[in-house]
Amino acid sequence: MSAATFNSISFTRGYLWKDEGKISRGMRNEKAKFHIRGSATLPTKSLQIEDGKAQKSKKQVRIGLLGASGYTGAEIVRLLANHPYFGITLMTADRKAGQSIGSVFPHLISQDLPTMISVKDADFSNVDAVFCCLPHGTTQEIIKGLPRSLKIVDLSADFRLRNISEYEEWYGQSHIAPDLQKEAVYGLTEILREDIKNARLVANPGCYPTSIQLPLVPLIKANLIQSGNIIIDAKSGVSGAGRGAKEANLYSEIAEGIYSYGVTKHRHVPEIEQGLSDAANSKLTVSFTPHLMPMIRGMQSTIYVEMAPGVTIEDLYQQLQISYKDEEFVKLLEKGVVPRTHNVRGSNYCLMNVFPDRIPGRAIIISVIDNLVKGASGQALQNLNIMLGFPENTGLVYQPLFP
Ligand SMILES: NC(=O)C1=CN([C@@H]2O[C@H](COP(=O)(O)OP(=O)(O)OC[C@H]3O[C@@H](n4cnc5c(N)ncnc54)[C@H](OP(=O)(O)O)[C@@H]3O)[C@@H](O)[C@H]2O)C=CC1
Ligand SMILES: CC(=O)N[C@@H](CCC(=O)OP(=O)(O)O)C(=O)O
Repeated sequence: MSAATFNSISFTRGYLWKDEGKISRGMRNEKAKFHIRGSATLPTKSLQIEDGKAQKSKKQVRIGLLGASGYTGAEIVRLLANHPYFGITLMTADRKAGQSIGSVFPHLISQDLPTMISVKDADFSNVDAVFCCLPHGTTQEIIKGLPRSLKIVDLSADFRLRNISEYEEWYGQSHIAPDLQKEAVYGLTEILREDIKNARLVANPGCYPTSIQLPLVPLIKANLIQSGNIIIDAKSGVSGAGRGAKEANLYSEIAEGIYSYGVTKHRHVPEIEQGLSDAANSKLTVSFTPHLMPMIRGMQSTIYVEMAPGVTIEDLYQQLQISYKDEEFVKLLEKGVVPRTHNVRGSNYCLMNVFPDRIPGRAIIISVIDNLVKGASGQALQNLNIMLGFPENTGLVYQPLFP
C-alpha cells in the first residue's frame, strides 16, 4: 500500500469525519478545538491515506474565496480545479453577487461551485481557509471581521507594509487594522517560506514586487550589487489592473501602444524597498517605473544594477544558480537566454537571467512572471499549501502555455 502522510489537522478533520468514519465525533471536536487554538500540526499521530481513499478525500480543506468574480478570484478557481485537497465552499462577489461562476466566467462553467454571494451574507462556519481577492481598503474592513480560526491569504496590498504610516502615505487612506498588520507575514514564498509555515495571515506580494525581489534579494544578501543604484523598468499586462471597467484600460487606449504610469509614485515602491532593505540590512531606495503593455497576461522587470567592486557577471549568475537550484518555480535560464513573458503564461514560474552591460561594472537582470499566477493567485496557493502543510506545488504543476 502506498500512502500519503499528513500532519496538519486543519484539513484532516472534515475528511476524517466525512469520508473515513474512523474517527468519533469526540475526537473530531477535540481536533477542531485544537485547530481553533491556531496550530496546524497533529501532536501525536499522523493520518495515513491510502491511494484509493485519497481520491475520495478530495477537497477536504474548505476554501472561502472572497472576490471570486475578479481576475485573481477566477484564477484561484482555475488552479483549485486541479487541487486534490482544497474545495471551494463559499464564494463572494459585489456587483455580481447572486450569479454563478459559469455565468460570470464561462471558461469555468464546468466547475460545480456555490453561487457567489455578498460578503456581508457570508457564513464562515463551513470554511477553513480564505483567499481574499478584494481591492485594498475594502480588504482590511472585511478581514478584520473574520473568525480567527481561519487561515487567510490576502492578495491585496493591505497587509504588505509593516510601517502603517508608510501605508497611509502611499495608499492615501488610514489603516484600520494595525493589529492584524503586526501579525501578517509577507508571502514572498521562496524567500520567507519558514515564516509562512506558521502564519495565520499571509500578505501575498504584489506582482511587480514579486518579479523584482526574486532576482534581487539573493544578490543583495550576498553583497554582490551596489544597493544605491538600482533602476527598474517594469512592464505589465492589462489584467494586472483587475476586471473593473476603467477608461485607461479600454482596448483603444491600450492596443498598439505602451505607456508609463505611476512615475515616481507607484504604490509598489515602498513594498519593493521594504523587501530589498531587509535583504541589505539597511535602508535602500530604487528608481521604479511601471509600464502598461498591450498584452493580457505577463510581466517583465528589466533591472539595471551596478555590481560591487571586483564582482563579475559570473558571480551574479552563480549566486542565483545556488539560491534557486532546488526551487521548483524560480528558474535561472541558461547563460545568454532571454526570458520572455511567453515562457511563463498561465504558470507559476518566475524565469530570470543576468547579462553584462556594455558599460563595465554594470549588469542587466531580466525577470518574467505571469502577473495572475506567480504574481497573484499561484503564489497565494503556494503559500496556503505551505501554511497547511501540503506539498507546496499542489495544484500548481502547470507548464506554461506557449506560444
Ligand atoms: N490582477 C493582478 O494581476 C493582481 C492583483 N492583485 C490584487 O488582488 C486583488 C484582486 O485583484 P483582481 O482580481 O485583479 O481585481 P478585480 O477588480 O478583477 O476583482 C475584484 C473583486 O472584488 C470584488 N469587490 C470589489 N469591490 C468590493 C467591495 N466593496 N466589497 C466586496 N467585494 C468587492 C469584486 O466583485 P464584483 O466584480 O462582483 O464587483 C471582484 O470580485 C486586488 O487587491 C489587487 O490589487 C495582486 C497582484 C496581482
Ligand atoms: C497593470 C496594473 O494596473 N497593475 C496594478 C498592479 C497590480 C497589483 O499587484 O496590485 P496590488 O499591489 O494592489 O495588489 C497597478 O499598477 O496598480
